Amino acid sequence: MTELKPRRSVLYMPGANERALEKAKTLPADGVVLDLEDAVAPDAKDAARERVCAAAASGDYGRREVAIRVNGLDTAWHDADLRAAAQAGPAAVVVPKVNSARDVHDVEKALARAGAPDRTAIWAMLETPVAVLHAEEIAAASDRLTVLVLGTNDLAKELHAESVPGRAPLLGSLSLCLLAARATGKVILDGVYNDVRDAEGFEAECRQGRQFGFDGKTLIHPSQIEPCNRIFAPSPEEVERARRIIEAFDEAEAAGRGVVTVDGRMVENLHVDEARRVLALAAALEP
Ligand SMILES: CC(C)(COP(=O)(O)OP(=O)(O)OC[C@H]1O[C@@H](n2cnc3c(N)ncnc32)[C@H](O)[C@@H]1OP(=O)(O)O)[C@@H](O)C(=O)NCCC(=O)NCCSC(=O)C[C@H](O)C(=O)O
Ligand SMILES: [Mg+2]
Repeated sequence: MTELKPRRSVLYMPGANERALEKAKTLPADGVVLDLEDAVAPDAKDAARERVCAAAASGDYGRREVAIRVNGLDTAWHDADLRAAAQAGPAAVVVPKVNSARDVHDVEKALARAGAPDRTAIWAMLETPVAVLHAEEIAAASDRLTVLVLGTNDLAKELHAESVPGRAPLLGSLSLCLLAARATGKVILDGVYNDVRDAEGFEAECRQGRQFGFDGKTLIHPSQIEPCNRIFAPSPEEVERARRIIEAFDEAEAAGRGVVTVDGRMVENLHVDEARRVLALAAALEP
């Protein structure tokens, strides 16, 4: 069975917020993104960089995957952020507003120059119209790039799109990014839900993201972690059905048949692959 790294819930926190960095050590998120970009005011960038890199290097986040979001390639802080992140050696450097394969190559070279350990991956944020239109080229640019992250706030802003339940104005972009991720074998995370008090709207958006095929969702508040983990994990019923699909197909194959029905539905090899993926994810989520 393939080993899968769970990335159901990935929580951002402002790098300047010491309390949030500390609290994240106890939260049940699969991953955390210590942010140096939009959530940090220009005057606080240098202090936040120091704090975030110390936190990432501390080893205090247990099983949670720790990533650092650096400032964009065209900003005055980008180079210093990348150098410091390379030394801290987080699981990933999250690069906002990536627009081309060349951007990815530039980050890759800068990380190598700064002596980043091999374990530090690149996560590219897709959050501009240009990025969406070049999503496949970006995703395929480097083996070091392992995860695509949607930046739906920036994308909506650039598109002049309204924020509406169901996200109709963004669906085309979400689909293109998913196609790029699946075509290149990368993980893909959905964007954030801004209304931290709207639990119902948040759950609906998580379900929509899961139905689309996202591996998980980026979050902004601790209250969003539990529902997100639940919705992006296989349910006990899905695990049970996956087991039955594999069993039924094994029996059918042994009897020389390549197709069978489970609960009245046709099951072929491709459904077995999906059942195996469900079991691998469930296994990865076991404590
Ligand atoms: C959204 C918030 C500003 C809300 O803050 P606040 O009202 O202070 O929250 P609470 O009082 O409800 O907080 C309760 C406790 O939880 C801790 N907390 C809150 N948020 C976080 C967090 N993100 N990580 C860890 N801990 C958190 C508080 O410290 C309280 O703890 P305690 O004192 O023990 O009770 C705030 O939630 C926030 O800042 N969220 C993150 C914002 C952020 O990082 N934004 C940037 C990333 S999103 C983005 O950029 C999207 C993308 O680029 C795009 O384009 O879409
Ligand atoms: Mg953004």
